[in-house]
Amino acid sequence: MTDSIVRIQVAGSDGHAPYEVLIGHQLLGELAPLIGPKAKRVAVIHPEALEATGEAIREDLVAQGYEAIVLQVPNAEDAKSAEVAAYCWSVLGQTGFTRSDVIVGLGGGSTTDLAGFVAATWLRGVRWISVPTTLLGMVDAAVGGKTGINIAEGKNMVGAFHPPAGVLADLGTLETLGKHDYVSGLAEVIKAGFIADPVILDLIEQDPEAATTPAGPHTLELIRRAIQVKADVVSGDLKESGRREILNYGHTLGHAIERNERYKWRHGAAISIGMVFAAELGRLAGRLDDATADRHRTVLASVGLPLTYRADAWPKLLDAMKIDKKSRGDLLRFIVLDGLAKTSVLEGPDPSLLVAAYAEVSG
Ligand SMILES: NC(=O)c1ccc[n+]([C@@H]2O[C@H](COP(=O)([O-])OP(=O)(O)OC[C@H]3O[C@@H](n4cnc5c(N)ncnc54)[C@H](O)[C@@H]3O)[C@@H](O)[C@H]2O)c1
Ligand SMILES: O=C(O)C(=O)C[C@@H](O)[C@H](O)[C@H](O)COP(=O)(O)O
Ligand SMILES: [Zn+2]
Repeated sequence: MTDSIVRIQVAGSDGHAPYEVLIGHQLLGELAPLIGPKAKRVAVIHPEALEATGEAIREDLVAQGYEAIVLQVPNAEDAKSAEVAAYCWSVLGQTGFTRSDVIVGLGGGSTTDLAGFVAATWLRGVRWISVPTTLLGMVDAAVGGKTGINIAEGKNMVGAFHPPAGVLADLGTLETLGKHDYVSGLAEVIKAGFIADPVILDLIEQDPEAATTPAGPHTLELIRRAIQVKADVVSGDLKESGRREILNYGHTLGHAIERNERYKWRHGAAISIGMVFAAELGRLAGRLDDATADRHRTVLASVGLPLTYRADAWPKLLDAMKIDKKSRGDLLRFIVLDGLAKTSVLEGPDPSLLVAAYAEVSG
């Protein structure tokens, strides 16, 4: 069965062209038109888990006349390293990859962040296409052009703004995704609900169990709404000079937890705890009402996302938060809510406020 394709526009800015996010089924046929006739070579970067899909795409591209290769990289965050990026650069060099050639990032957010970064850095920037295969990748990572890798000192510390030429969110790919990974993606969907589109929260609250599988009745609408939030925000502020910071809701503590876990946790799980922390900060700062703060816990817990983290980790987390990208000099900055879908920035909060908010998260 072929159903219709939903198209969401992302505006161009800073010299980057506009592009579309396509949501639907069986989108492979959309890939070649995006690659275009100028490319001779295509490199499909995919994680170990998607070896068969990567190979199928390579064969399809070869049949269409491209010199297509696959680059298999480790699963999950292990792909987001300088070593893996260097491996990709070597293969591109050996293949004679030129500025008119194209990279395809096939996988979850870890793979598309890496593939986009390789595309941003190879020959100072080549065209790339994002083919997200996780919920989180579709609703967040594949859209917006933030690319990068992790280092021991911090999450996504090395990267570039390099938007894709297009995003193909093929819902069929979600069928092989494990439940834990699907639920992790719901953290970013819920984030989009709190910062901009509360209908997302209503839809999940109607039947949280159904929301935890791609077979749920609202899957397409949840994905479409979350992508729309992301597209609207990044369309106006690609390089995060202002409004784009709202997409970092929950990420200041979340990224610190990921670093503390040496990038073995799923991003969405850490961001879930980070959002509870941000909600408590908002509440304790006298900005956020109790009902909206409490709603964070209920909706996140209802889909099985974590709410708490170890109390003894606080000194290390605080250290990690100091090099968050929103920090300016010694000033810590957090995205908080003044109400549902009313974001604001909390700058340089009193240390006692941070400790009190963390006490709520660490039980
Ligand atoms: N660039 C951005 O704007 C942005 C936004 C949000 C998150 N991110 C990044 O995204 C990353 C998290 O991405 P994620 O949650 O998609 O996880 P992930 O990419 O780490 O993938 C999780 C696991 O699922 C496997 N997998 C992927 N697709 C599959 C499929 N269809 N079937 C079976 N297995 C599959 C992967 O191989 C991996 O083992 C983090 O590094 C985060 O920092 C980036
Ligand atoms: O697109 C953005 O901007 C975001 O902040 C989206 C986040 O969900 C995402 O995790 C992003 O990679 C975080 O970026 P960082 O700049 O804090 O590393
Ligand atoms: Zn995120």
